[in-house]
Amino acid sequence: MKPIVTLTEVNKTYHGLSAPTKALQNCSLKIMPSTFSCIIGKSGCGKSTLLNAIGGLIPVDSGSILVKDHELTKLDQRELSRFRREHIGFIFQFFNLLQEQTVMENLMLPFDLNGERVDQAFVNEVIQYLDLNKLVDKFPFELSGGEQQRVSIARAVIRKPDIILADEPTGNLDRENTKQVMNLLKECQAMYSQTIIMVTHDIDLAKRADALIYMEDGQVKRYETS
Ligand SMILES: Nc1ncnc2c1ncn2[C@@H]1O[C@H](COP(=O)(O)OP(=O)(O)OP(=O)(O)O)[C@@H](O)[C@H]1O
Repeated sequence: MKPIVTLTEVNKTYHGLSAPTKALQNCSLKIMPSTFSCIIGKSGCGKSTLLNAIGGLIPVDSGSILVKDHELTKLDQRELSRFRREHIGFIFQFFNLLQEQTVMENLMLPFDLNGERVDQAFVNEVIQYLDLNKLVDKFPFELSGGEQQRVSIARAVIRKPDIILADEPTGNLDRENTKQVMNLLKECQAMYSQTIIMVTHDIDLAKRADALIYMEDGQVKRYETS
């Protein structure tokens, strides 16, 4: 079987206001389809940068990023946004919900943009699973941090993208909700063969994944499968 994600010698330096920061340094990685991988490592080691590079959200300086036969470094902005729409579901640390739209409108937005058919039964199942029934008519600013996070998780999974990229998706959640989210992601992997790539600081959660990606100084230092 071919990997769904292959990074080869990827470099990324941020040129901020102070000194440049090398966030990825000759970073190479392979991820197989339909697997659940967790990226772990110290704060600032490049985890979010790696995730954003795989999702085609940030340009890199050199190297190759092959995702589902798309060489992301060769795509222009329009092609990248199409690639993201068609293949990727993002769950961010900061929820990126549209504040002037209700929870249900936020959930339906990706379908509206793509003109896709809605699998209403699955949408209802996810709403049930994440305990969002009472929240669907509310606006994001009326919700707690944990509730907004659950909505953003629902929004990412209901389109059944090939790859779900999750950056600390349970960082704002209590133990019970964390368990629910992990179970849902695992169910998506099992039922819809989705590939899940998740950044977490929680080593106990990471141990539930199929593969552990240890990052240090912008590189994958160790890769373990369970
Ligand atoms: N937009 C940016 N401009 C300048 N420097 C940045 C930018 N984004 C990240 N960095 C720097 O790049 C390095 C890697 O950042 P990144 O967010 O990928 O780390 P991380 O491992 O996800 O950290 P954390 O666990 O704290 O979220 C850090 O030193 C960070 O300060």
